[in-house]
Amino acid sequence: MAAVSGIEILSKPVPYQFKDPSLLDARAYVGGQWVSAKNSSTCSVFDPVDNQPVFQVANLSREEVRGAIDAAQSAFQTYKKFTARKRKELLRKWTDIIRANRDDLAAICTLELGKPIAESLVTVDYGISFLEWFQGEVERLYGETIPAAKGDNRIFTTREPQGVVAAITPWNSPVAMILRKVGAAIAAGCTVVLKPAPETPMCAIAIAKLFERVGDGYPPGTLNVVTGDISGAASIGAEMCESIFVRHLSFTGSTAVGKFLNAECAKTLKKTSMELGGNAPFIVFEDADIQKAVDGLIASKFRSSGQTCVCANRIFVHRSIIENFAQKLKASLETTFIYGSVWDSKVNFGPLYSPKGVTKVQQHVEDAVSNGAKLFNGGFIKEDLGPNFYVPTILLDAKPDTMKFGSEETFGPVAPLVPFDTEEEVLKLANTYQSGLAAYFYTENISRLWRVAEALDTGMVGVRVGLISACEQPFGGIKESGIGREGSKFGVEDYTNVKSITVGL
Ligand SMILES: NC(=O)c1ccc[n+]([C@@H]2O[C@H](COP(=O)([O-])OP(=O)(O)OC[C@H]3O[C@@H](n4cnc5c(N)ncnc54)[C@H](O)[C@@H]3O)[C@@H](O)[C@H]2O)c1
Ligand SMILES: O=CCCC(=O)O
Repeated sequence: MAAVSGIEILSKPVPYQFKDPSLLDARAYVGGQWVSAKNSSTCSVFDPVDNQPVFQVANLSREEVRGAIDAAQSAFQTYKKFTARKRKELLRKWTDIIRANRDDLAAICTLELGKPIAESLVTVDYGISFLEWFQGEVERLYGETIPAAKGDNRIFTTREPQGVVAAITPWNSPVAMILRKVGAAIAAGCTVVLKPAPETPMCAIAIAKLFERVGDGYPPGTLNVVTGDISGAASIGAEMCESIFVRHLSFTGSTAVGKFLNAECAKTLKKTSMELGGNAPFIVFEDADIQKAVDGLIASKFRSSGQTCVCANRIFVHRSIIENFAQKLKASLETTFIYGSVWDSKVNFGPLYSPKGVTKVQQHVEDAVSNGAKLFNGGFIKEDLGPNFYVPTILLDAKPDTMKFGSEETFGPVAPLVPFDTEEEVLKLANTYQSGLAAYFYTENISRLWRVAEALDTGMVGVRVGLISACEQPFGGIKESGIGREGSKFGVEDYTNVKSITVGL
């Protein structure tokens, strides 16, 4: 039975008093009902601080996912008729309810992702900012009038919601990635079946609980959350890709899975949105303000312990300043981060999400060192804080062409510094790989600023900033980093079809 603290429904005590323990629910949300798996199967959620199981959620079968899609399709028949004003009002209610439960939602994020509580609050607020932005966009889904070549015709366009959206999200940002996607789809008038990452289903469930509290406004089945274990992802995905009711698959995750799902969706010709992996170059030119660049790199590289798709991964520093840059970076790292319990509000650096994340980081560091890079600081796990607590690390003499980090995201707090000599050389290096999500650079030269911003082959560029993410900014990649844009005005448009209506006079 749930206790006031929420502790009794978790498998171990946590140092946080939930204001509303009912947000911790083990069931999935289908057709407006809270459901367990029919065969009672469950799967564990692990605390990244100690790798211990902390909660169980329903492990749904493919047939149960089909039921959720049917519920979303049925809800769509009603919801698609709602006016934009009504959708906006409902969205506002949902936003207000989430805001009122911000602390508990952040605590759940800390519990299942190991994010320090202060960082979890920032990510919840970031998620809420999308819902606020979409409230404004709902009523701006304008159509156009088009001059017809045939004099007695008139042509108009309208934007219509696409239908059922299947949303698949990753573990690394379990509130914001969901609200950025699901909020936009619902704003546009679509209904949603959400499959959160098996590592972090608890935030998704809590978000659905808060959605339910909007009351009768939303038809049952407008938002569905289907949970399952890691091995069940493929069958949930197969149902989503093959269903003729799902008209749009919106995926955030790795490039490999995104490519696979995109190919599967081609069979029923669904629209897809693909927010995939990055391998961001971060360039510091010889004319940069070095301390500013160091601060920007810390923000970009070490946010979420290096576990975001837009984290800098390949750090190019002009040879003439690289030594100075490395010293300043090391000194700043020593004073920027406060380590300790993730429940302490002063702490601002947390563990990696799982042993799998640690293994990848260790492999990248070992590979770089065995191929000639030098460990300048870090390179170890802070065992007193837990098995996944990999400390901020700097590598010198790194070479992207021969070391793993060059072609794969490290997804951890490792900064490999690569020296370069000319602008032409560094642009070639930055644009070499197939990823094209974000890039960053620092210069004080105005013509170089425009030249390099235009030459970088990515969907997003940060110039003299290390943090680019914002609800109003079109977020997305090119090449193998994705298709489509989230957030901004494009984020909502993405879930609509343009219909043209030709009227004869
Ligand atoms: N571009 C962006 O906006 C963005 C944002 C966050 C994360 N990412 C990327 O996500 C990756 C990290 O997340 P991850 O490790 O969870 O990625 P992942 O691709 O392994 O998993 C993402 C989601 O896909 C699901 N999944 C896996 N195989 C599936 C299948 N066959 N069918 C259906 N669903 C399946 C997972 O269960 C999870 O929910 C990184 O590459 C990161 O760069 C991109
Ligand atoms: O990793 C995911 C993206 C986080 C962000 O929106 O900055």
